Amino acid sequence: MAAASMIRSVFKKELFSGKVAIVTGGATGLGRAITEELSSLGCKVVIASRRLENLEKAAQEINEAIPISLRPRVFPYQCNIRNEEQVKSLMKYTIDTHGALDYLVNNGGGQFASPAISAKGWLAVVETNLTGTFYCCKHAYNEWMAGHGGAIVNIIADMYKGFPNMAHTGAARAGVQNLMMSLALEWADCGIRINCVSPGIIYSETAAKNYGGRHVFDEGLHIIPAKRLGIPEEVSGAVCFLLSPAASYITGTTIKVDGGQSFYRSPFTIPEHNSFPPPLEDPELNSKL
Ligand SMILES: CCCCCCCCCCC/C=C/C(=O)SCCNC(=O)CCNC(=O)[C@H](O)C(C)(C)COP(=O)(O)OP(=O)(O)OC[C@H]1O[C@@H](n2cnc3c(N)ncnc32)[C@H](O)[C@@H]1OP(=O)(O)O
Ligand SMILES: NC(=O)C1=CN([C@@H]2O[C@H](COP(=O)(O)OP(=O)(O)OC[C@H]3O[C@@H](n4cnc5c(N)ncnc54)[C@H](OP(=O)(O)O)[C@@H]3O)[C@@H](O)[C@H]2O)C=CC1
Repeated sequence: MAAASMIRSVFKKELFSGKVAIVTGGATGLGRAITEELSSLGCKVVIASRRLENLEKAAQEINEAIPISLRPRVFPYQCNIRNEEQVKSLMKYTIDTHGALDYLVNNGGGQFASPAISAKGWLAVVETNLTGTFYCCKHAYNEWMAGHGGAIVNIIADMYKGFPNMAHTGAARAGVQNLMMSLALEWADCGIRINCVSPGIIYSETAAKNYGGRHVFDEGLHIIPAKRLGIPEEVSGAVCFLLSPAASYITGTTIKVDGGQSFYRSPFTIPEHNSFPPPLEDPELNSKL
């Protein structure tokens, strides 16, 4: 990861000066890049996830790269987004300590690859990605945004052609996208904008480790029109845009940051088979096809 002083952002230096954000999963991968860019643009960022040690280390590293007079800008807070009480405490801490909650980035989450998953695995993934996002939106709204407005960005995934081998996360992310559209309408009268960013295959050490190494990500290259993997900073730019005044008329939408992957080929191959039922009108048709 780049030091904050080296962060290359297309946005003006003090774009988010005086603003306060929460980024879940902000210590690693995409969340870290988002935290680095937001903080480099003047935002105070509370980073929240389960592993406090990771959070503290990331906050220290990012803060060290910020001029001393402007430190600290990044604050660690331990929170499992599957636990509603912990999410409520995260919102209260942020508002009590920093006086506002302008932005929420629901980035924390993940899944594992598995064709036939256990009910426990299904629940773990749905609770993390869908219910966790719901808790964060709900308590950001209740504790601050209902009365002051704000902007929310949810990180989802490329599930537009289904998500075979990761059906749990496909269902959860589609749920987040639909939740986002409902909330965009329900909360418009409070001045809250809510959108999604949908990454394709984005390489980071932590993400790749979760799947057994970089080679697993590289196996996806043939389904990406851009013919390369994405990097976390390419997702961060889209998030910063959606949070910024440049997106003041944008709500209820999804920006895909995927090199064209979502409307190209599926990575999933259907085995050769003859198992489909014949057409109703002509039971003989299958043999003619
Ligand atoms: C041919 C082309 C191929 C291209 C392929 C490209 C591949 C790239 C894919 C790109 C798209 C998406 C990328 C990303 O999202 S990268 C982000 C990766 N980071 C993470 O996922 C981190 C967060 N993940 C987690 O924390 C976990 O996965 C989880 C969400 C499940 C939460 O885990 P938690 O610790 O809370 O849960 P438990 O350990 O208690 O597990 C509960 C049950 O879940 C089942 N489980 C969990 N892990 C696995 C696994 N690795 N394999 C199978 N089953 C799993 C299991 O039932 C657990 O219960 P038990 O432990 O009792 O069995
Ligand atoms: N990289 C990619 O190609 C893609 C990533 N995504 C999504 O983007 C997001 C970031 O992923 P990425 O940066 O790549 O991978 P990482 O594994 O680096 O990030 C996942 C982050 O989520 C946090 N997290 C996981 N579960 C919880 C929880 N229950 N409560 C709070 N925080 C949690 C983790 O922290 P901790 O373990 O400390 O809790 C970690 O910081 C995820 O939602 C991921 O699924 C979507 C599409 C593609």
